Amino acid sequence: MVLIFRTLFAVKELKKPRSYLRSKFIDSVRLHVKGGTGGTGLPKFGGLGGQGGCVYCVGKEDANLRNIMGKFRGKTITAGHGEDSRKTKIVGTPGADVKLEVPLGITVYRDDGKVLGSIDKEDDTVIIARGGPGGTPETNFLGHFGQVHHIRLDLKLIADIGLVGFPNAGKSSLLKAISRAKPKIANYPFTTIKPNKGIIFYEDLRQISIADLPGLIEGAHVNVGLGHSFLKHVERTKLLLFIADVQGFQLNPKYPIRSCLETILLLNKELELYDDELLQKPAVLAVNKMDLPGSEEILKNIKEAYRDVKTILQNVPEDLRPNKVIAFEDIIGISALKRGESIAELKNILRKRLDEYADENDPNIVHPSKFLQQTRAMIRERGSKVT
Ligand SMILES: Nc1nc2c(ncn2[C@@H]2O[C@H](COP(=O)(O)OP(=O)(O)OP(=O)(O)O)[C@@H](O)[C@H]2O)c(=O)[nH]1
Repeated sequence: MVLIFRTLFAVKELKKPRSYLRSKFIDSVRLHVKGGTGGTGLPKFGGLGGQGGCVYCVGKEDANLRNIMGKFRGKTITAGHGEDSRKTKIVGTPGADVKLEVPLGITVYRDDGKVLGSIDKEDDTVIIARGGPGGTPETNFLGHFGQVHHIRLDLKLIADIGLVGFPNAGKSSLLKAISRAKPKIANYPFTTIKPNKGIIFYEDLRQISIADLPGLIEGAHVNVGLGHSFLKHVERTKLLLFIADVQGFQLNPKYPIRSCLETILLLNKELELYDDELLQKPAVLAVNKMDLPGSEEILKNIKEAYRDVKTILQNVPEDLRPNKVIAFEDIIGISALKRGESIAELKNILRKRLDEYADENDPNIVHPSKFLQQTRAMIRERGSKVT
């Protein structure tokens, strides 16, 4: 009893880390699904019961796991039951199927670990609970129950970290500096047209995968440039590493020159316009080309600006303004070309942030805020006497 009160009051004192305040990016959802029961046959007329409906997943580019979770959490998804055979309808109508629209890149697991299938393309289908057969002479005209499963939908990640930045920001150079990948590097935009993947190796043999995603530009959300082909990969990484050229960016002379801060806000806006759920992922900002003159001052100003997000929004033109400014976990200056200390520091930061992400998503770790809620609920339910 004393212990509970101590815990309750002690936990209240704890300051929540910022990451607990951010609603989490969801890459796994557990569901309870049930196929429909088959209808009963009619022995007198040899009538057949209708087959129970199935629950199945179908791939849709614009679906997301957050919606599925919001709709079905704590519920059983049940397909329709097959119709019984009647004198006026000898063959019962099959039960209605339930279709679950899931994002691309999903693997469906059963609770015993069996893989039921994966969804990689639009309209790929996986049956997750089959309906029971209707009653026939072989089954004594009795309909069968449908399958009942707990299933897990896991979003396959293409890499732990997704590297996002405008063309020429130095994504390929950073990938080369940080991992053993050998991407093509050139001083013109769109050298990279498909994701390059690398592995970051640590001394204690830990490995983290990182994907360099092709040059995002203004308008990518409406399919300008490489558009969706790039953005859809962003969804399948745990952490976003933003990279911006300290000197800013200009796509070509017809486009305005964007300062470094403006390019960061534009990247922010592009992701938001495509899918604002992406802004909920942990994000780190690397300001590149710090070997160039005047960089320290620019970096200092960017860090300053991110200390007061409201001021950023007031001071930038409306067309660059995102609704929600990404709260970067870290902002670090690097030189992908000169490498050195900054790359080692970035490697450590990335590892730390991914470890935090893993802890947050580990169901076996009860966070202080959750523990408090659970204990309160327990006391409400059982009274303060703990047996
Ligand atoms: N001075 C300096 N130049 C750099 C640095 N990192 C990259 N660069 C140069 O910037 C140019 C673009 O580098 P990339 O690594 O190809 O850039 P990217 O973002 O992969 O470009 P895309 O393939 O167009 O998306 C190259 O000329 C690099 O040598 C840096 O830290 N300092």
